Amino acid sequence: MSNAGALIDSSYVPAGLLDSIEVGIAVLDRNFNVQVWNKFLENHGAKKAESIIGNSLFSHFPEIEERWLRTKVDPVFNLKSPVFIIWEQRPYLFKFDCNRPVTCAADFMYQNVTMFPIVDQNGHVERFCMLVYDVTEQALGKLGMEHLNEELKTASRVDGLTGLFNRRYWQERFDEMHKLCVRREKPSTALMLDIDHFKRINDTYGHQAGDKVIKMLAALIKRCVRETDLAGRYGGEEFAIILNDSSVEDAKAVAERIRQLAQRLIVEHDGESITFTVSLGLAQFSSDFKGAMAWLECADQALYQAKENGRNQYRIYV
Ligand SMILES: Nc1nc2c(ncn2[C@@H]2O[C@H](COP(=O)(O)OP(=O)(O)OP(=O)(O)O)[C@@H](O)[C@H]2O)c(=O)[nH]1
Repeated sequence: MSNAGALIDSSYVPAGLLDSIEVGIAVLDRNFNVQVWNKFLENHGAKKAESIIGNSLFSHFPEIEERWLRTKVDPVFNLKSPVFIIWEQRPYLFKFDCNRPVTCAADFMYQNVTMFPIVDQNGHVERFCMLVYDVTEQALGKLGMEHLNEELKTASRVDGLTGLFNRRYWQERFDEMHKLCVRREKPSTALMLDIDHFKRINDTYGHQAGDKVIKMLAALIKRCVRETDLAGRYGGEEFAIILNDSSVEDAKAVAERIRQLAQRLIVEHDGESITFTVSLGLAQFSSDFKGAMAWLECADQALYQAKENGRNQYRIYV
């Protein structure tokens, strides 16, 4: 632990320096009574130094949690070591407005705060100095970058037309789910779904109408599955869903609901009312399957049977 104490007295520091520097500088005693309060703090706190000096910091700034700050400052007195508060931990100590209200996107000033002991001639610490740095630009830059990264991550996982997971990400998640299924008691069921005679829809009404059908069907699927299920656009007009913790009996109800709702759905496009049907294949997880893809292929086989059998129905892999 470093003894980074300082032998300073505000009377040694030229007043011009304290007041022209773009950093908040305060000196406080053990009871958090303010002894020095520079112009930066005066301006941003919108309080005159005269009204603050001699008073408890907490009486002027109710946003500061007294117990927390006292505990935080303990090492300054007990170990004579500096203490830091960074904006990532706590965005601010003082709820000051943002410096540039017109151009600044933040509601308040992000701050880094350093507190270090002032060691007197006898080697005792009865006071400490607090430095408050405005790090709003730095914080907004970092937060903006994080937000952008988050958006890019989402965009790379999601299919643009439907908002469902794209095939690549769905496959990744499916592999993870498959591994969990191997170790779990509860069964899960894979469901493959394909729009019937979709080529005809495209040929009759055009590709844009086809896209609209895909989009509306995806929205319908989202409404029929749980948040814990894994729904993705697997191919052009093909969807793959893992119904988590659902036996094939439970999955039958979901498949039938999707089938019926799809049959009743009317997609309006360019004055035309488009109706369509879907076929579905179900396969409950079995430890006999050799890997995740083998499981999905079974659902796909059931889907093929549904198509063979006349479409607009679900079939179960047995
Ligand atoms: N509009 C649109 N069409 C797509 C998209 N992706 C694939 N398709 C079309 O979907 C059609 C799929 O046709 P097929 O695989 O022959 O199957 P189908 O006509 O649905 O017939 P069945 O599956 O046997 O009932 C093809 O014409 C593709 O061009 C897409 O994103 N948008």
